[in-house]
Amino acid sequence: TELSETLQSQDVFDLEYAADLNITNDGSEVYFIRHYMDIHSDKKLGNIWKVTQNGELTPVTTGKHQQYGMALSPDNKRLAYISSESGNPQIHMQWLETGATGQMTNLTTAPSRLTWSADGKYLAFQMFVPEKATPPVSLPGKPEGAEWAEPAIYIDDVYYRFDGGGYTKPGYTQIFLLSAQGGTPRQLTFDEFNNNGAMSWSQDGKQLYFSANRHQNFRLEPVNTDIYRYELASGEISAVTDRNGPDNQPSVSPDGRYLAYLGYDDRGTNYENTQVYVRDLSSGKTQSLTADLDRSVDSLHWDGSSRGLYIQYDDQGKTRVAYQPLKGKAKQLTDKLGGQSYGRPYTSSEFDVASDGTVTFTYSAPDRPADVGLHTGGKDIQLTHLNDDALGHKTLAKVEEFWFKSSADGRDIQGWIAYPPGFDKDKKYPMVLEIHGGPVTAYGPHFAAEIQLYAAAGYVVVYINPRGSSSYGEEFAQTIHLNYPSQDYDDLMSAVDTVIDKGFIDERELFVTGGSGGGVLSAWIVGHTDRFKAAVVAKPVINWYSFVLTSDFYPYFYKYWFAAKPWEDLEGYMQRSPISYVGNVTTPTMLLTGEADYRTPISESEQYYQALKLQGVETAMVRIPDAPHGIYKRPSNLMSKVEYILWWFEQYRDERPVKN
Ligand SMILES: CC(=O)N[C@@H](C)C(=O)N[C@@H](C)C(=O)O
Repeated sequence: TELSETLQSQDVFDLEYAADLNITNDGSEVYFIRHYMDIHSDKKLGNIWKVTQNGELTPVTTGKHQQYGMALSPDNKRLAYISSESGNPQIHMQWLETGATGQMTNLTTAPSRLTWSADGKYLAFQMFVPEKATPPVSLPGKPEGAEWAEPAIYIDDVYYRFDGGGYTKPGYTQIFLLSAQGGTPRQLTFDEFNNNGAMSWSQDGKQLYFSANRHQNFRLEPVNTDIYRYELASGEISAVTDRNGPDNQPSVSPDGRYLAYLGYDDRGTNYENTQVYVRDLSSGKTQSLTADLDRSVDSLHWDGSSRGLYIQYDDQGKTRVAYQPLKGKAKQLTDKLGGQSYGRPYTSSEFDVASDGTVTFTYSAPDRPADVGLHTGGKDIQLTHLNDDALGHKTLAKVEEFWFKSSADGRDIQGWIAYPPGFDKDKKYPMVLEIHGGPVTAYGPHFAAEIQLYAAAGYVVVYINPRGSSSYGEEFAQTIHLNYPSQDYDDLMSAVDTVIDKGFIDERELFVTGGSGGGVLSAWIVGHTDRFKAAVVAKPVINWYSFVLTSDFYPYFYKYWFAAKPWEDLEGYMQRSPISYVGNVTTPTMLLTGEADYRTPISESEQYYQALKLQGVETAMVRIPDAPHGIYKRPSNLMSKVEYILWWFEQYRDERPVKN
């Protein structure tokens, strides 16, 4: 990469970030995957590294591979992980005292969720078991050696393609058991359900708890997972929870008395707070520990004494870890988590806890992707500086929080401004409004290559969490239930007005972009105002009717985002669809979507492109071959996205910026 003062799009190949954090019982060392971008394969790869409390870094594995799914054994002497170094994903093990490494399996499909038994003798894992596909029709008359077209594909499952995974094959995910000494894995489950949720062993190793959706109608009840108990001796499976709503992430306490898990009662809305439940395994008595916390808990880890849990949740764009005792009030530990969503500034992070309460977490800063952090003795310490070599000599955008009132109803809304390097408040700058998707997700003060690159190109970048975002509680997220888009539009316009009022924006130079739900809102914006000079609508939903009938997760979308099926409420669907307002659009608007996006299929973008053409509005369409919804996942696709967006905006600038 060419040396430069500001971030350039090709610098995304130099980014690294930490994931899969595993802390040793005594808190002295953290094993993690050090992800890097391989410029030849244009893919994210990663090896295992170790960092000590003093920040000393050593490699544990090496090679041009993607290693992931790491699990440190309970005695901390072995590290199990998944790697494709032999050609396809297999379970590997490293004996940490000697450095000896071995491939433990020869599986035919990819393993996942490696879970140690408490005595370290077994690993439970999951794997997809394909079923034989027998097409109902086979063509007669094909002569020996003839080269006919590929056979027709017959589909009859509800879920026939998944974004990022492609077209599905028939079969189910099953649970397996592998001796920690290696050998042949034993299949534990065989039924026609996807036994694919998190797992946790009972302390005596006689039972394995797992979450799954094992309801007969599971395909059309997509969030109704429960916790199940598998008896190793008999193979019997029994339900531990049984309510309408998700129950996930079972975790048996170190003393074996309790089962903690996450879940909520499904009330059919777009959002409910996910709570932490603890069940006394002998009495069956279950209580929520976080009924009063108006936030969604994303993950949990037991305290070594079984007296409470460390919990992670998003709060006002940041991610916190708190200690929640079984009785009493939670204690806040740190709010510095984040940094794993390096394309756009979504909250995205993880943590782990040692027996002595030392917490490791992905350390977030607006100018760096995730590092390894430690919370100990009441302090946060940044243990790694994975990107100082690539970014340390660059001037990056400073990111500043601001709050403002929405013109819709005076509601307080949070946002951030990313200032271009060398910013001078006495000058006037063009503005990019960048809008997040979800819609129930949250942006925050986290590193984002896209935001940084727009700022490096000279734009003041504004991003906010409009109503409907997560991390502000249930009421805020539910304001858009059956009501999206709506006043979130006013929130966005009020953000633009607030930043203009600060005096450093050239009001004639306003640009807007956003992806997915942010694509919905940017298309909504150009249908409702002409104040923006140009727009890029990325991977949008343009027509809710067609989206619900083409998106991969359609049994969820029609049920939780609408009051009825499309044909039962045509008016409601169309009233909320950006396509209905295309007749108002005058803003030059480019579409940008991955051709393999099965979440918001490219047919949504095509509709808008063709409609804009019919309207005579300046438009263009950028199609990213093979890219799924997560366009940023291949570094060159992230580069294409940013370069095309900047190029489109530059066509409409009065004063073209000088490229450095
Ligand atoms: C739930 C979901 O997949 N929503 C998409 C329409 C979406 O908005 N995704 C966001 C998170 C994105 O930025 O891709």
